[in-house]
Amino acid sequence: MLEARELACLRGERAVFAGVSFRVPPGAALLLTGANGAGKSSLLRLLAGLLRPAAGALLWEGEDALGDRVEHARRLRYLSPQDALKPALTARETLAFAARLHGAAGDAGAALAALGLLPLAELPVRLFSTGQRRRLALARLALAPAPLWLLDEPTLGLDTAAVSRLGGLLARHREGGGAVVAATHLPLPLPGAAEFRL
Ligand SMILES: Nc1ncnc2c1ncn2[C@@H]1O[C@H](COP(=O)(O)OP(=O)(O)OP(=O)(O)O)[C@@H](O)[C@H]1O
Repeated sequence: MLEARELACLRGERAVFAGVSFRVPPGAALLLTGANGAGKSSLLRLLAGLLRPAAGALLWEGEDALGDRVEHARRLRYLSPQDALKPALTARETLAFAARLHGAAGDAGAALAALGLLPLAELPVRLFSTGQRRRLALARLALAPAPLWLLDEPTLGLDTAAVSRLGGLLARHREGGGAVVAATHLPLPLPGAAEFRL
């Protein structure tokens, strides 16, 4: 269970938001919506432990989540708006690298298949289209389980088939008790998700 209590965020000494409170139980999904610049990406970075809250608390299972950042990082996967991919690596090498980073064996083939990328497995990422890059960034989610997924605009650039594959991945994650917080301007395949408007 993730709980935000009265979170506030400053960026460049400017208050972006304050008084943000919500709970995300296991298996649940929360959509962060709001105008450009409202602070959706900033809130996700804060939930990921990459940005310090100016006020408030972030709790995991009732305990301070940010006291031990390494432990917090272990329990989550963060998909940033930049895909954070190395151009020289192939898709398969990218996933093998990510699996080692998560300290898990991870099945690169299954993760590639989950996003329909098996035909591109041996291709270097520098040759990927925008949507293919996004699919590969998302395939990392399928490598090893983590209870909390933080997704910044996960469907940006995806075609309808890839959105549907992502829907399957999200559903399996939630069925296993995983939670999702996603920032978006687009409809996401997250049935029953709650919405928090910034
Ligand atoms: N590194 C930074 N330094 C200073 N201000 C920043 C920084 N990053 C973001 N901001 C500011 O923080 C505010 C919130 O930005 P953020 O990217 O969180 O918004 P967003 O809701 O995700 O927007 P969008 O819908 O356009 O993606 C904006 O006013 C932005 O200019």
